[in-house]
Amino acid sequence: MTKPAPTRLTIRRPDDWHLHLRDGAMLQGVLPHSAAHFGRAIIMPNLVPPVVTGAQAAAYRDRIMAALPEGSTFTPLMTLYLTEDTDPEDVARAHADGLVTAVKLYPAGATTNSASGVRDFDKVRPVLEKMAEIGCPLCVHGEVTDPEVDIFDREAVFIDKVLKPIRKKTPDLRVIMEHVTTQDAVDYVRDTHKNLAATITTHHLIINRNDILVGGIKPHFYCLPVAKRERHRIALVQAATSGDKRFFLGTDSAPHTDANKLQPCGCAGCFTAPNTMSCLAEVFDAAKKLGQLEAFTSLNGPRFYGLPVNEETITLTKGEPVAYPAQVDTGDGPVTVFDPGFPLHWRIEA
Ligand SMILES: NC(=O)N[C@@H](CC(=O)O)C(=O)O
Ligand SMILES: [Zn+2]
Ligand SMILES: [Zn+2]
Repeated sequence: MTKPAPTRLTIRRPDDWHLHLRDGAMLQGVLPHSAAHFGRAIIMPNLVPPVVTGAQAAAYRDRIMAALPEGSTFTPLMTLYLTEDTDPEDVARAHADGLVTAVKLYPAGATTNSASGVRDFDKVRPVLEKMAEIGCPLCVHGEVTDPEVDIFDREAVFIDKVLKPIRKKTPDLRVIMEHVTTQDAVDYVRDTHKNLAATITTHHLIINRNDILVGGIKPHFYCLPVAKRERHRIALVQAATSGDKRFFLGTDSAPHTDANKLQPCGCAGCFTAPNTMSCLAEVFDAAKKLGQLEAFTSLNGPRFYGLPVNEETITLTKGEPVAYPAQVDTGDGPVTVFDPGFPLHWRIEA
């Protein structure tokens, strides 16, 4: 006799290990959606201008705390945006003070607001060495920007051309490959036994490149790294649902106003904060791996970052399709919520 499928699941409160909250009116509009479900989040520093110094991170953290809904216990974990001018001592101080949890590496030009990122990776060697010494992890947007490299190959080429050399020169540096999208990245993480982990987004578990392009272009599915072939999506689902401690959730929820998404040169990013946990439960349920959801969303991340797991829990229940807003209104304009293309039956109890 087969056991009836579960319709109720209690897990430790999840964390989001890769989140864009932006600033100002956008921050105000989107933050409550992450704070409703998540205990902590790694806050991406790609503001304009970027969060480069400890002082800027402290000021940004204050703005986030001020925008939190009453009574929320959400904790932003701050990051610094690595530039060729970053001062290793400033990073060390901010990390020692507990102000900064990680440093983010953007190859210059790879993604939204990455113009101040790194061109010459040798220039950041002293910072990376200092980080290895003090145990401050590096989060990486893993795509090369070389115009000769096809956009669908940019992650795989980054692993060979940039990541492997960095990890060889600084083996003690703890690295998180952010938002992996390929079988290549999954294999690279699996073949490595120390100091390397990867975040996987909600949307990359759900969409492939056909979803972006077949039957008309879908700007709300356009994000970076761009979604790949179906075989890569399947590899991501296998990694996420495997229980392997090196893979954990980083939603990369990246709000842009519809005005900025829906134009001839639209912005990259999917806004998944409001329905991420329902989407993930659906994906894990379909894979018959609900039992691994907690590891992916709530256990593996803190373990890699060396932080305690959350003591609070959340309960998900399965029933009639969940209603979620098609758009979230912000003072900057409406932001469309990620539509997975199927009904979501798992709701998060209040
Ligand atoms: N993922 C995206 O498509 N966009 C992110 C940047 C990033 O995470 O690369 C953004 O800030 O909009
Ligand atoms: Zn990125
Ligand atoms: Zn991101």
